[in-house]
Amino acid sequence: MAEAKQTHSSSPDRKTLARLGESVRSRLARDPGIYRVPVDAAEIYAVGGFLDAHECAHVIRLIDAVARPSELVRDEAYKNYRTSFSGDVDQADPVVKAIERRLSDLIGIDLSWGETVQGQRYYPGQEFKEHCDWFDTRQPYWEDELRRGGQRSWTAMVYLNTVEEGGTTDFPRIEVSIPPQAGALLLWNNNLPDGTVNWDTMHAALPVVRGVKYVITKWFRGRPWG
Ligand SMILES: O=C(O)CCC(=O)C(=O)O
Ligand SMILES: [Fe+2]
Repeated sequence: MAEAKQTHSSSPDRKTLARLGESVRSRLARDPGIYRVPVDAAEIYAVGGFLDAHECAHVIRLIDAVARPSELVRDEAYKNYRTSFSGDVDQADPVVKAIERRLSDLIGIDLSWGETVQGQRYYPGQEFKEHCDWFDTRQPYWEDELRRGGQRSWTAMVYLNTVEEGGTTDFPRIEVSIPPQAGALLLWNNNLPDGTVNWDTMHAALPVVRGVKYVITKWFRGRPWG
């Protein structure tokens, strides 16, 4: 992911992404239960207690049932980038469905714009190195992604447990470090207000030192996904 500015012309969903940024931003601003991480360069929000203890325990069991070594199939060069185990959790599960519904109501984006909910498990030493969730439109994979929903707009991630040590989600460019807290939702806009990609959303899951870390993630697109 060598850095070179992506141009406006390479962001075909720019206008939609800008609109989506604005609609979610104003919706979240009206909700007193939502905390905006105090940085200007990126829009990052946190919501404590988004899931209760039962939901967390249940989804952890679903992840254990499907977790396999993560593959970053898109790019061989990034093979050791993501050493966690991951998998798509059972999408028909009623608890998963209820969580997705709650998320969609919170941010006001239709669920059909979101990718399948993915679960991840990190054991000590496992990590996901620095990356941005938005797609690099210069890469070969982009042609497929363009057809199936286009650029990623918002990332929603829920920590399912509190990790004994390590496993923070760090945004190094803006010096933000989020410690996993059971049931907390972390949300961020992968784009700038003008709808172009935001490099300052670069983030990493630091290695777990003690304990295990479980998260679920749902990535929303600029258009209906699939
Ligand atoms: O596990 C984390 O803290 C971050 C995960 C992440 O960045 C991702 O799945 O895209
Ligand atoms: Fe990520």
